[in-house]
Amino acid sequence: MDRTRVKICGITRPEDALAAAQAGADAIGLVFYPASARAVTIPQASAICHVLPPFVTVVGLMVNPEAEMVRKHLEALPLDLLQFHGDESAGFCNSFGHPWIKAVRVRDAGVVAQAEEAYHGASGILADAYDPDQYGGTGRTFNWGWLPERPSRPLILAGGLNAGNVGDAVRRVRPWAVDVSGGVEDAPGIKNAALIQNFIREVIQNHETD
Ligand SMILES: O=C(O)c1ccccc1NCC(=O)[C@H](O)[C@H](O)COP(=O)(O)O
Repeated sequence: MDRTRVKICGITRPEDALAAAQAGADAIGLVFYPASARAVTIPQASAICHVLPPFVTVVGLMVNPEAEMVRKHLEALPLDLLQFHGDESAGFCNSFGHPWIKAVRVRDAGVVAQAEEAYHGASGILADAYDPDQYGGTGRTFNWGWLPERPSRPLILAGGLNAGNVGDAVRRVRPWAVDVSGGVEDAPGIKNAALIQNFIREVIQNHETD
């Protein structure tokens, strides 16, 4: 059966990873961007991965990293997927021989289509809100009308989603997956299990009523 996948991003604590898995999340995101309030170290990430049950995808998120940093994290951690959330080139993203997705900040109608062209090796394109001062985790939505009606590869919708608007997002955009961080938190990096459950319930209900 077709369904909308869910990624809970910015996990910083093992108990939140477990809560996400128990609520039915398909993926968790670990932020390896030191400037983020949700950044985790390799030992913290390792502790999170250790408690995670099987069949939950672990996504390692980086922003304009040095190649050495990417290699170090791939060696140390069981990362299923890399998420490049900065201004990385396609050549750089492809150079690790590891599956990856590319995040883009959507400021007009052409951005996702251009990224689909430019980032050929990407497993998917994550569409996030544009903010000139922040690469992600803005807590803000953007104009979903700027997204292509028929994306050429899996589209992951992010940016300001929460239990109150994700149902609408699923019905209108019909993305491959939705990604949330601030909308399921009590404070940056501190997830709330009830909010995660509400979010995932809304995704399921709204997909099923299609
Ligand atoms: O979450 C962060 O702090 C962050 C910082 C820099 C780059 C990306 C970051 N998060 C990326 C994500 O995948 C978030 O889930 C996505 O930006 C949506 O965040 P939110 O609007 O808070 O749901």
